[in-house]
Amino acid sequence: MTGRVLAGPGATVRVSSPGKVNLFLGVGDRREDGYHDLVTVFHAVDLADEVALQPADRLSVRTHGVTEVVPEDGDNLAGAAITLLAQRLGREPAVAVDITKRIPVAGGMAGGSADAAAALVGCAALWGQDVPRAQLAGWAAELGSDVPFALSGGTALGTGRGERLSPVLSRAELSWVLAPAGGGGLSTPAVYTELDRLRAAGDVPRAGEVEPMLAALATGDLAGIAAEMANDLQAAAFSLRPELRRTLRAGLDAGALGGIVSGSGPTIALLCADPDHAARVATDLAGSGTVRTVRTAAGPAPGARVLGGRG
Ligand SMILES: C[C@](O)(CO)[C@H](O)COP(=O)(O)OP(=O)(O)OC[C@H]1O[C@@H](n2ccc(N)nc2=O)[C@H](O)[C@@H]1O
Ligand SMILES: Nc1ncnc2c1ncn2[C@@H]1O[C@H](COP(=O)(O)OP(=O)(O)OP(=O)(O)O)[C@@H](O)[C@H]1O
Repeated sequence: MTGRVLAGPGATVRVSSPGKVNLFLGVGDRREDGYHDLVTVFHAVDLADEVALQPADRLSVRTHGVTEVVPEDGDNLAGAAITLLAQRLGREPAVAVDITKRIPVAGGMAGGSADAAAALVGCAALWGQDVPRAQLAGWAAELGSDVPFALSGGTALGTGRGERLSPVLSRAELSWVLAPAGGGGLSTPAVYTELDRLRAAGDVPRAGEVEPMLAALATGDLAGIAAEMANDLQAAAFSLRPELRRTLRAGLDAGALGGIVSGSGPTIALLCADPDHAARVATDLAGSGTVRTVRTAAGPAPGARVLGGRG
């Protein structure tokens, strides 16, 4: 159940919600409904957005912290989440939302999904509603394939279009260097479409079985995790954004244990041995001239959760 928060007039509920890296992303063929069946290992990282919610006369959503244009109000995924929750609970979506964005926009790290999950959890708390987690996860899946995972966080196996989750036993603490590539974001549907095009045009290698990755996570075998990282969308992201190859190469040359395009890209995620190693790889990569910004992060991180700051 979500916690019951008795929010008085003017109260603010703050929620932290994580970005993700897909440690493994196997993509099936396009389905009749346009989606692709996935076998993916989601991994939440502590690069998180912070979403503040307050009672108001009407729904409004503002974002800050990024230079990219992000939709406002009901067109923002957080606004869509509040509209859906209000409908299901028979309430007015009268909430003012303020999002501090840290997760790169359209970067393949599910930033919009994180904000949607935060809005669900935060609004339920603001309205003092005990919504069972399973109910919230069902509504999350209506908002987007990545939203249920943003609710759960941690490390999880995703199937279906990514919305069906099962727990993964993981003993690994992972240190990351994340390099959101310059040149703007990539559209998720465009990357899936590019993969379909590449597959129709020729033989594109597919990610193998997920079991070796699950085994490496279970034992906390960092070298095994690095070796088993795979992403079927990577070829499509490279095709749309060829310079990503150089960034990935520069990260590996800087000493990362392994590297991968995160989800639909264009963020490059580089696995490192520990936080100190990540800091050294980040410094080297920043000096390589192949990226605009570099960040470090750690995982697994918890899913969307109320921070309790109110008043
Ligand atoms: C690339 C990933 O981030 C990997 O976790 C996700 O698959 C994307 O999830 P998302 O952004 O939540 O995607 P959705 O909002 O559900 O879908 C957006 C579009 O992405 C494509 N899409 C998404 C998920 C999926 N399993 N197959 C797809 O083909 C479809 O064109 C869909 O219309
Ligand atoms: N709260 C939000 N934060 C960021 N983008 C949003 C938000 N709401 C709507 N959007 C729109 O959704 C698009 C994709 O944003 P998002 O940052 O979620 O991409 P992504 O991380 O690549 O997604 P995914 O990894 O789930 O495919 C943006 O370009 C923007 O137009």
